[in-house]
Amino acid sequence: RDPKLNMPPLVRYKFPIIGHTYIYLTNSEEFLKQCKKEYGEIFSLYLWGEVKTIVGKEHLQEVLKRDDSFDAGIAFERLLPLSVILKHLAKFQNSTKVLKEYVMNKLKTYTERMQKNLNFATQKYIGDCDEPKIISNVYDTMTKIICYPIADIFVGKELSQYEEIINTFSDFTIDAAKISIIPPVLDFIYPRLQYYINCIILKIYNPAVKHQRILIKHLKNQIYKRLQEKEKYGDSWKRPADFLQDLLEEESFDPNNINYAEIADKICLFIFVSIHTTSNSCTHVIMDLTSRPEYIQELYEEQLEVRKEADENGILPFEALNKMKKLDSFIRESLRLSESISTLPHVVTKDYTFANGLQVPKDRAVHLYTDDVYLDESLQGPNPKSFEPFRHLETNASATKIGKNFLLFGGGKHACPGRQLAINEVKFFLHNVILKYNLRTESGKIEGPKMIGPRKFPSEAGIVFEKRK
Ligand code: HEM
Repeated sequence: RDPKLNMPPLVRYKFPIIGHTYIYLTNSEEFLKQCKKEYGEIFSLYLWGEVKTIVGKEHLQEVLKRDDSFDAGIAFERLLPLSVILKHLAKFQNSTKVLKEYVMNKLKTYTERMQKNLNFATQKYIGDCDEPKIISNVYDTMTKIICYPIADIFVGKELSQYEEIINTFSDFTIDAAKISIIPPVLDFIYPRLQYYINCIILKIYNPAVKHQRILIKHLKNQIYKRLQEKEKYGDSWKRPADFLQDLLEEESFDPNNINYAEIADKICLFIFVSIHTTSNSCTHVIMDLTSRPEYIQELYEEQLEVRKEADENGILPFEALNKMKKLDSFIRESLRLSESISTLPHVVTKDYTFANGLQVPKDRAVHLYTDDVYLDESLQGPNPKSFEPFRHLETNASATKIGKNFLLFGGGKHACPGRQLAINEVKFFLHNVILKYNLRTESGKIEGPKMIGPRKFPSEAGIVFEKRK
């Protein structure tokens, strides 16, 4: 303990070495509530052999906004050594700028392809359902469906037709993150020992490497083909509109010295940040929707109205997304209540003094106490714990709106730059699903998220899909 700093109080614990780890893993909801009551806005716990600080609603925006003192990337790297998995990425410092410029600013132009891909994949993985069809572990199906539009946007129409490419998009994140499933038990022996061992393991065996190889193989053919066609057809060549083509048109791109591994790693990074997050969120929403059939009729009527804007192929214009107001509010509510109890760790990069005078030292991991935000009446409105799907209609807060009462996409300068893409996908997907199927849970009960420690995961319970008559 640094005697010069006015550190947050360390919550009392009974068992040396284990500290608070066991109770945090088994009853984080009640435990954190009690800690906050007894110790105040910011307190520290002894978890996995290390002191970590939990920051309540009063100060967590400081963590998100003061990026000169808090870094989410370093904290993430300690959980999963992405720099070892994607080792050609050292020079990709401008990934957010690139994403905004190449993808987010062009979302409108991707509207039609996004819907065509989602509708195609929904048909492929869910189908007509003339007879009731039960799908368990919807997350797996959702991941496949979400991959189609994202693969199309990132590597183009032609490559996204390959089953192998779709499998890479759907499996890369799970394979890359496999190592982080190991609980960091070695940290009880020495701080961050687990991280160093994981780095060594990944250098010897990296389960994601097969996906990088698949991408490189296809990228070689595709880039060769594009360069050839461009040369052959000149100005009359129809330029493919996708992220890959934008990369090939960068000033620094040298057709005589192509670094395929680097291009593959850039794509893998975006697969990593986009597929699991979007599929996970979409699964939470569809589980909530299916669990609460009493709201489906109202949402169905809204989507029927929205459908009037579709063209002869059933494709909606970009602007139709703004008309899905009730669906948007439902999504926000579902995502609000599916966030983990505490989340978004950041590492302190230089000693920091919070507005209340408490100080955290450099290198300390701080976690945001999310539940403190989501269960607060002044931030969420009455009955913050209850699922009220249309509560956000009154406040006019869309599902992508970040702020003091919604942390899913982080905040400040580093707030998720891909959130509009993710929510658009969820909305277009659900528009189609609500119009196409009757939905119910197999159990007939509400299937809420599954808790593992302080984290919430979508339920694996079955959903019954049946064609609307
Ligand atoms: C529902 C889906 C998604 C969720 C819940 C999500 C959540 C997050 C969160 C919590 C952060 C960290 C924010 C912070 O540090 O304050 C983040 C960052 C990021 N996300 Fe997302 N995200 C989602 C979808 C996407 C998609 C679809 C993309 C890209 C296509 C994307 C790209 C990124 C990038 C590049 C960053 C790093 C930003 C930076 O460090 O400046 N995300 N996301």
